[in-house]
Amino acid sequence: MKKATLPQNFNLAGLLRRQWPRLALALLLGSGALLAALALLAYSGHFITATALAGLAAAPLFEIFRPGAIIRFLALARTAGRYGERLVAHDAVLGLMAQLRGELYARLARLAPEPLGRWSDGDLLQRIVADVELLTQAPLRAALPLLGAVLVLSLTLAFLLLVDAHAGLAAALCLLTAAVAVPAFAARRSRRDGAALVARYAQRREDLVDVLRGLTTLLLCGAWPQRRAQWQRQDRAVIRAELAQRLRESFGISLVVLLAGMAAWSFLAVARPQSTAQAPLLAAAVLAAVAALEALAPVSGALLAWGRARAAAARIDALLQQEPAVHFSPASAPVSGSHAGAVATAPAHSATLPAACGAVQLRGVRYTYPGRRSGVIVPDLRLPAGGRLLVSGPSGAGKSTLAALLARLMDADSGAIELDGVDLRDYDEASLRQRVALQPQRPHLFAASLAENLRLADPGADEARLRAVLRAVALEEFLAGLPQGLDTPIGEYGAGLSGGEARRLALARTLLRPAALFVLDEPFEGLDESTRQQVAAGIEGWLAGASLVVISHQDVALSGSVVRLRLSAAQ
Ligand SMILES: Nc1ncnc2c1ncn2[C@@H]1O[C@H](COP(=O)(O)OP(=O)(O)OP(=O)(O)O)[C@@H](O)[C@H]1O
Repeated sequence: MKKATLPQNFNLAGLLRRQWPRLALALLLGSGALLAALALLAYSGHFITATALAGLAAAPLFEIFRPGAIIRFLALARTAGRYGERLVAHDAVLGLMAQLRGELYARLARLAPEPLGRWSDGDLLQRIVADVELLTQAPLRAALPLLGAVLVLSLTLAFLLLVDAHAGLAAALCLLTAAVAVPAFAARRSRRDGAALVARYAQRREDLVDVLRGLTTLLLCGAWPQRRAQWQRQDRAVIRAELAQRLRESFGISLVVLLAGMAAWSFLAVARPQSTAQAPLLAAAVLAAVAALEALAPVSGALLAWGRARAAAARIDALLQQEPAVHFSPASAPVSGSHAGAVATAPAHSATLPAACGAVQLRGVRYTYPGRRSGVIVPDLRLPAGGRLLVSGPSGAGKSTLAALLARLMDADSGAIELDGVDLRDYDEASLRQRVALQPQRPHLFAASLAENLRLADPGADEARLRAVLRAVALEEFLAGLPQGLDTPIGEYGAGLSGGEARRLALARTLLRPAALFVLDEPFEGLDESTRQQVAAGIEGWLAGASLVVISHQDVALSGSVVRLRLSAAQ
């Protein structure tokens, strides 16, 4: 089994390390742009002051070409650096996003159907889309601005102290307050506020998906006005929280602007130039203090972004901490089988096992859902290869649970289920999926054409095979009435089809699986008597030789020796 590459507890530092070469380059380019901006302003101040002094002294010769070239170079370097930084940083972030999402999908696939089913669609969507976005943008929105600010501040302070130690100290006091005290205020709240805002986003999306799914129900129940009002209240709360964060960020930026101005003034006030010749250097220092603003202003926002990214990371981590309901064996078990043509790529079977595929044995099987007191108990039974098992019982007796156990969507708490003499737990996933086909009680249809939905089960099926399987489930006439035939698009959940048609289309898809054991949960639900008999005969003809488990509330006439299993209410 391929080892998941995403660490169980990934952290932001770990995340940054993944893209470090590109992030380091982005930092280099971004810092270069900041330093060029700083040098541009400082050097311009130096140049203008020197020109003024030369004018006052009526100096006959004054070099303007070199300073002009330096100023042009700094202006270009600043633009190019900023452009390069954006390009490289966005590339790193998008790469990170693709990498993280890919790994996330791989991990999530292991969590279906449980425990993933316990999470709402809206919540999952928020974690996979928005939280991943918040998290992967942390390098761009938080790490790079913070590192750039540290670099620029250090160089500015060193320059100011070199020009004039006393004045440099006075300016440093203001700049350090701008760089440390103001962001510290933001940081103190960033974690708590970030977590609260991310939780609000999640709740809003969860409710949105829920409302969209249940809109018709809300309208029919007359509950839409209350739900809409609740939704609007929630939206307003999110906007208020966002506004509060923005205001704090703006307040932080205003303070930084004020403090940078104070740094410049205090430098000017304290500086004691030895001679007029020092004036250009002093002008450069004063403007450098002002220019440091460009690097310091984004610090508060970066810390808030860091807080949101941490909260998003914790939410993604909580999802990844979930344990899959089933761990598959990494190696293929020795499986027997020669069920004619049913398992196209069946591994060579052991001579000690029965010749045909699809024999099932249940021994002492019991399953209790987490949080439930009573469990499902399945009587022991043996179904020979190619046999028929008809499962019935009152609602809630555990029929669908048995179907899920047979397809190993979860493991029994006790007892064993064997397929062709091998415990289900000893099959690797591919082998098991190849041998057992399950039609769940509520099958999913995708927003795609009929053919695309069918070919999910058998990508190589040609049109004749698709038509044949639709004939087996009594959908031939329905197909003949569609101008676009197999290319007819259907909506999600089978929108555009009747309940019975959608169910039969999903059934046809299940029948296309090249399996040895077919477990069909309520395949006849919603069908009239004559269609039911037609579909039952179609299934039997299609699956000749394969083992068949049919869960049905209605009595169905199945040919051959039929094992009947009646489950009693969960205990
Ligand atoms: N995901 C779940 N989490 C917790 N309990 C569950 C879950 N799924 C089913 N149950 C419970 O397990 C019991 C058996 O459910 P199951 O769906 O297997 O019954 P069933 O016989 O198929 O019912 P029906 O004929 O109504 O479809 C029920 O009491 C049900 O409430």
